[in-house]
Amino acid sequence: MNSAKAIGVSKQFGNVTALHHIDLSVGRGEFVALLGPSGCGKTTLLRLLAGFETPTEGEIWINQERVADKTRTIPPEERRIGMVFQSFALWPHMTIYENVAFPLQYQQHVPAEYRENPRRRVSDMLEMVGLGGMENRYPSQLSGGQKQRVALARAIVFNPNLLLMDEPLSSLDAELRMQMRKEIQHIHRELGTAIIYVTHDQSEALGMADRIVVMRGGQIEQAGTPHAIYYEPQSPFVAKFVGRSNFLQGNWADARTFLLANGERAIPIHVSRDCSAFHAHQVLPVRPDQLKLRLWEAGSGGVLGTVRHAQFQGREWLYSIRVGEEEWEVVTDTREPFGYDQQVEVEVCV
Ligand SMILES: Nc1ncnc2c1ncn2[C@@H]1O[C@H](COP(=O)(O)OP(=O)(O)OP(=O)(O)O)[C@@H](O)[C@H]1O
Repeated sequence: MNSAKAIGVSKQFGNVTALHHIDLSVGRGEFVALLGPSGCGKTTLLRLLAGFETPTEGEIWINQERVADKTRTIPPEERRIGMVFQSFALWPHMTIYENVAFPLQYQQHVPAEYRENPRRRVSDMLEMVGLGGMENRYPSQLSGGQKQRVALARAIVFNPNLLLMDEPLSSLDAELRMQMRKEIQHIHRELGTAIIYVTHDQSEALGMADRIVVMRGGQIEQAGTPHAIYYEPQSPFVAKFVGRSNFLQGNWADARTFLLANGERAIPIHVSRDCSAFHAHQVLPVRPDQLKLRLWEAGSGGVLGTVRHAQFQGREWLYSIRVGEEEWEVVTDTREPFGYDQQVEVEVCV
């Protein structure tokens, strides 16, 4: 069963193609992050799912019902979806209670018990987001984090099947963002509501989502679990955009063997995953945590590197290692740090 589905969806604004033939299916209770650089079409896709825009081509389905194609669009309040925006979008003249209770009046699919006893429902939702007892305050009397919690409570108060979130944490400071991530994960676990979460922050997507959809130029570049997106990028764009990547230079001998160019020698590296997207580029993408360092021993036959920079990061060290003409980034939790100019053997574990 799907909570939301886009089938062959395109969106044109004048001569700008914001989305080009998008196919996306979001399962029940699934947490999907739409990740991509500015202008790639994330918000446009969310607005189409919400019902604020009409597709130029294709169909949108929400909860097994076709809610939009190029000829007609069912309005947002009939789609049983909750929404949270970056700007909170609370009504300043209404109390917190009135803000949260509002969807119980205008949404079409509200369980009768919530309509009949809105006080109880609003109070439960405010408890859930850690704002119990704040019903009578006004938005201006709350901090940024508290306002976003109110926006969350308002989005879930009528028990939507799908929650759409557009950069909900980007106007909060770093500490609050971390706290709110936990809050959103908690709500997702408690309610089992499917979430589509727009962000350009890779750590939010990697940390919270069941599945990440990486977008670029109005198209889906790759979709997969956070682990697959991080360790099995299918294009140089994904390898660069999500996390950091070293691109090792060499030649592909066959589908699983990369010959690393190392001075006069070529060192074979056996690769356990599909890297066909990188064959034409003659590179091997390697995450900084997929490189291991040990002290260099003459005659080892391994890859020789020289430490150029070392930064202590708390639990781990971040190194820049010069290998031939290249500089590789390495993250390691070694307890005995390597010094500047020290010679090390670099092991590639992919
Ligand atoms: N109403 C509109 N009229 C004209 N062009 C638009 C409109 N809305 C979006 N666009 C264009 O469509 C493209 C996709 O925009 P969209 O806002 O979906 O990107 P985004 O990935 O959400 O970016 P950001 O992360 O900066 O919010 C951009 O080129 C944008 O300029």
